[in-house]
Amino acid sequence: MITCDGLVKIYKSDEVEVVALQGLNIQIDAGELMAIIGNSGSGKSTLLNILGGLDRPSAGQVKVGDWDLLKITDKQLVEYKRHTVGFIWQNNARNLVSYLTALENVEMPMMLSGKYDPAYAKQLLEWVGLSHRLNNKLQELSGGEQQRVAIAISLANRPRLLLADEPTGSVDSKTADMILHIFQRLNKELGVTIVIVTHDLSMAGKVGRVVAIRDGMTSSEFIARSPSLVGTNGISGGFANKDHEEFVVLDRAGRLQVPKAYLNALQIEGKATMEFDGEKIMIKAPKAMPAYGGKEMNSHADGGKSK
Ligand SMILES: Nc1ncnc2c1ncn2[C@@H]1O[C@H](COP(=O)(O)OP(=O)(O)OP(=O)(O)O)[C@@H](O)[C@H]1O
Repeated sequence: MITCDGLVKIYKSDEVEVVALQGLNIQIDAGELMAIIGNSGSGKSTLLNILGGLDRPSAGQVKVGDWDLLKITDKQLVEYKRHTVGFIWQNNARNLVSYLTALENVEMPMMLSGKYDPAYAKQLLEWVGLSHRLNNKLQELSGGEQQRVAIAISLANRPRLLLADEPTGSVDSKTADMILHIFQRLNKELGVTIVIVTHDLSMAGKVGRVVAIRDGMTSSEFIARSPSLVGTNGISGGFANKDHEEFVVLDRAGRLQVPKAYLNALQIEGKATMEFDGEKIMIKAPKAMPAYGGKEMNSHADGGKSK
């Protein structure tokens, strides 16, 4: 469904250039429910905004279904946003009109896109557990309920792709669990592909695949060992535990990101040596720097399994 290959985004303001994405690669299958994590400023929102057609890529490839988002015209972009993609933000005020009811809020985008379907609007609100709040004005709903209305709205135009930027950022953990449960149900029942950007590691731990972004590139991936346990009580706490296996991501040219902490620990800067012993690839500080001799860091070519 989604392919990003060498995706670059550069923000230019006055004389300053910020490289927010520097050759990012990611592949997301149709029907997947996955999460993207990363430190503040790593490029998560930039990626999501590009996938949502809210921002233009600078270079590289980015395809969503049949749409090529690098070459897409402004007119096609309107079409894309209207029919292919749905968006949920942490601050749902961007999606909602406070003086309209929950139902009217869901019906409005349907009217704007010429797909008015009041029965479907009701069904969406039922799916998010708000059938008893259809006729309440938005201002009468709690933050968590408003966020659930925002989820219903994001699906009003039957998008194939749902993008959620910190969807649980401003709700309590009980509501966060409920929202994740809604995503799981929508993903299963409607087959919508769902990409969640989150800081919430317990939420990330409940999806099958988590991709970590560092400095505008994908750095590692965490895959659930037992997909059947995902979303149940089988996974608790953070995702980087026994339930998920971590893989380092290599791009097509074989490049990978070595975590800064590892490089700092071995005081590697600029250059390193690399050896292959038939089983492992070892990256070491150069021998010409005796002060660092003896320590070694393994970068496994076998998917991260220690030997
Ligand atoms: N409109 C913009 N103009 C200039 N620089 C920007 C713009 N938007 C983002 N950036 C910069 O691009 C980089 C990536 O930002 P982005 O918002 O994608 O990070 P993020 O991982 O989503 O961070 P956070 O978790 O704090 O939301 C940052 O250095 C940010 O300052």
